[in-house]
Amino acid sequence: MASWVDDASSNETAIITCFVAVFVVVYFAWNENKSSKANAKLPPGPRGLPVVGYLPFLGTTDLHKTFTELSGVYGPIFKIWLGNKLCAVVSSPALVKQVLRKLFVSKMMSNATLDACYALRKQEVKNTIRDLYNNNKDNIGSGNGKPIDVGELSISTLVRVMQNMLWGQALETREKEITNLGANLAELMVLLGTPNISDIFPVLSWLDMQGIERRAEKISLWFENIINSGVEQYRNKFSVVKGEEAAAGKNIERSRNKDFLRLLLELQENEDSASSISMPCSWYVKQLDTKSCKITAIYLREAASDDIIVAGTDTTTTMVEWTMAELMQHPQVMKKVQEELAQVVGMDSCVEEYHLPKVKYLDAVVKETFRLHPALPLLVPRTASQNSNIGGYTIPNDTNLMLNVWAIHRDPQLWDNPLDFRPERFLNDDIISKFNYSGNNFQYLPFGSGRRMCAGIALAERMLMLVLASLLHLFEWKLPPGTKLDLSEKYGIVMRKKEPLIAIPTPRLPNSDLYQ
Ligand code: HEM
Repeated sequence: MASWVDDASSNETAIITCFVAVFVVVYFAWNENKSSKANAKLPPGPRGLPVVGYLPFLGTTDLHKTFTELSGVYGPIFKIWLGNKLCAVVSSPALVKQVLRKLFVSKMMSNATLDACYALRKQEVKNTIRDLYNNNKDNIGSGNGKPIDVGELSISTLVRVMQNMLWGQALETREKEITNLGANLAELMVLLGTPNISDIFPVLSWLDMQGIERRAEKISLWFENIINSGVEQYRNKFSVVKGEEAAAGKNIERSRNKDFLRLLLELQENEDSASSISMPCSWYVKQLDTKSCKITAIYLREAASDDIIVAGTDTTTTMVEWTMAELMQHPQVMKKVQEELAQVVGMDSCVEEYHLPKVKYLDAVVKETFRLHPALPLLVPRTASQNSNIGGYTIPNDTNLMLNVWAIHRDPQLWDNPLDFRPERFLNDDIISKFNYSGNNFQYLPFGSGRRMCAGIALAERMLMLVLASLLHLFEWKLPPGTKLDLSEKYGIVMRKKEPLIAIPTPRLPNSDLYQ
């Protein structure tokens, strides 16, 4: 009997010892995981229990309310441990914007996504080529083609490309708004480039003396309005189209004409699958859904908001215009570009995106144009978030910082003959790896650098190269008789050519079918 009691108590002790041992191992493993993350500066948040973290305190319902209470204590971004999974909860529009911007870059600018909407880009470039050809076809051979404004041509192409890619099918029935889009964008750019007295004297900002904020607000509301109704239309259309495609047995994944909104809706649908948005993002998404925010509308506002369209079209247009102008100023370079295109694409084909990685000389021409004419000469102004010391001087908190990339790109200590247009400087293999668009080399920053760097580089590169290669492969370009090229600049957030580039295109390829 005694031995049975002894056995039982020693069994009990063994079980307790085992349990404690397992607990200690798990606790230390959990702590290890936590402390490796703790080295990074994590957001603040409530303490949880070992192993289970904050899970026991969350309850099963009204998670959004618990989170709202926690954000009252810990601020607009806080962390909680759910088991050993670290989660961050974001509840301020500015931070949500940051998260979604990251999502925009990682998901919408991925090669797979950009491949999926190639057909939409290609279609719009084809339409431009057709219009250009048809406008000039009566003059072919006469040497008296019609002059066109290269900037206007590229902005109308790029606005359509961007719209089509972002939310084209949502706006199919809204022709009038689409026509107004170009005019509203142009006005917005003028407003953004106008020096604003309110920025210089914030105390006067409530007066909005120049009316800039009122006008900008009106245009933003207009954008928001079409976008919101577009989303609703689209949601309905999306389910119908999907149903039809499924009935017709189409492989939806392979379709190459999906606009971004469609891809976003699919992403949202697949949220729980392997291909879904990574944990932190789907977490925010779930929170937003719980709060009955329309996540698609938020996504869309982010992905297709006026700032993305403005950021994407005006910059790319400006670069098409500058590159064409430099090429017309340097006919030998233009000739080499066209020879390269003839070799890579062939005189009986149109340019396709898969040709672009092979046109190295055109790539060097574009890089050299970026160097001499960076689209945003002062990048996006930064504000110092704390007192700092830069170059031995004190820069007080809240100072506006302007980074003069234009000057760096023309600095004679950094570049040989910096004012010469010499694409060859970007052809050397060492140089190619040294100067890319990643923002890691502070000598060359056409897309900026750091947290605020361009969110659309991957798309920008594809669109710019496709438009330029198509215009240059399909047409010869010359100035109207008696005119001179002027390369002076007009300062603005985006720095355009002062005088529009007016040029005459003449079809270059023998097969007229390629222009239709
Ligand atoms: C040739 C075309 C383009 C050029 C040269 C360009 C250049 C730039 C530059 C210099 C900045 C500021 C970066 C900084 O201050 O560090 C910027 C910001 C931005 N770009 Fe682009 N960009 C182009 C096309 C695009 C496209 C196609 C999109 C979107 C589809 C886009 C979206 C943005 C956005 C959203 C920002 C603001 C990022 C932020 O403030 O967080 N850009 N771009």
